[in-house]
Amino acid sequence: MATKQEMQNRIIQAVETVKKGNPMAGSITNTVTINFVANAQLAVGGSAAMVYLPDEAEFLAKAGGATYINVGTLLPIYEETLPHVAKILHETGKPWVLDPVAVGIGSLRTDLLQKFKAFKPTIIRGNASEIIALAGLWALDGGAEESRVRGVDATDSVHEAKRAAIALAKWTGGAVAVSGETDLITDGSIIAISYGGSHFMEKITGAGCSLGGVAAVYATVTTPFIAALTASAVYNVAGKRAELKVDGPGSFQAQFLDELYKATAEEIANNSFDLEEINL
Ligand SMILES: Nc1ncnc2c1ncn2[C@@H]1O[C@H](COP(=O)(O)OP(=O)(O)O)[C@@H](O)[C@H]1O
Ligand SMILES: Cc1ncsc1CCOP(=O)(O)O
Ligand SMILES: [Mg+2]
Repeated sequence: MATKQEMQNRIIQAVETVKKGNPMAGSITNTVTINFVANAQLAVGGSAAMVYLPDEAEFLAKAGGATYINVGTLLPIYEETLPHVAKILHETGKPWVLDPVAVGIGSLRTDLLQKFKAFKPTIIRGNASEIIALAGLWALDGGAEESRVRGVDATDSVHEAKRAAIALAKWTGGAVAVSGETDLITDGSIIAISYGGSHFMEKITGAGCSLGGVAAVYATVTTPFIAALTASAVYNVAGKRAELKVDGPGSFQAQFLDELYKATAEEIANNSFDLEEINL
């Protein structure tokens, strides 16, 4: 296992490479938080582009360093767009991040998320209930047959999603990031627990979606595990700092983007995290 110091060095390298290179990660994401996702990607130094149509998604998948797919608000065209682009990403070996928002609601969402199993998302990012439900849908260890997803919010703790996260990471060969009061990131052999953030992150919409978009930006320059860990760390740094300066969710959202922008590579690498080796 890499030492903590080695991981911190790789986080620094990833953050600096993104700030210098302005890499593009295209998104097919929900209509609720699409603007916030793009702003967060820009704040950390990436470049954003959002599309809906199959040919445009194919273009971005090929042109960008990574792609973000979020199933939050499905449109009929996604029945065509999403499997088409996920297949291309898988076949070309391009990194992609899946946010299985509200897994369990509706037949199209279930069908699309089922199809993604074969296309092995490089990073899966979701809250605890979504991670447990996706593992259940994919018939993997730690998954629940009956989804406890309630809309887009979690009803399970991050710790309860640990087995599901490990099983998903082992299946994809990539990384899984479970968000909550603390975040759990795993590649199936190591677990990192990342601390920080703010209770205000539960009071704005898009904290989770934009975290996925930012993970895609980092995935353009580093491994899935380091990309997911770096994204969680910058969110935890920015959330903690923004909370100190505001007194409500509206101003928190704006301050949070400022803190994402201001966080230095060293500050992100030094955000508190624990490491655990998985012995299964
Ligand atoms: N109570 C909390 N305290 C600190 N950080 C939080 C809290 N709730 C969520 N976060 C942070 O907000 C971001 C989004 O997580 P979460 O709210 O779990 O996702 P989602 O919006 O998909 O449900 C993550 O960076 C997570 O660490
Ligand atoms: C409220 C809502 N409804 C469908 S998608 C969406 C956004 C969810 O965003 P997040 O999971 O980041 O809070
Ligand atoms: Mg979410």
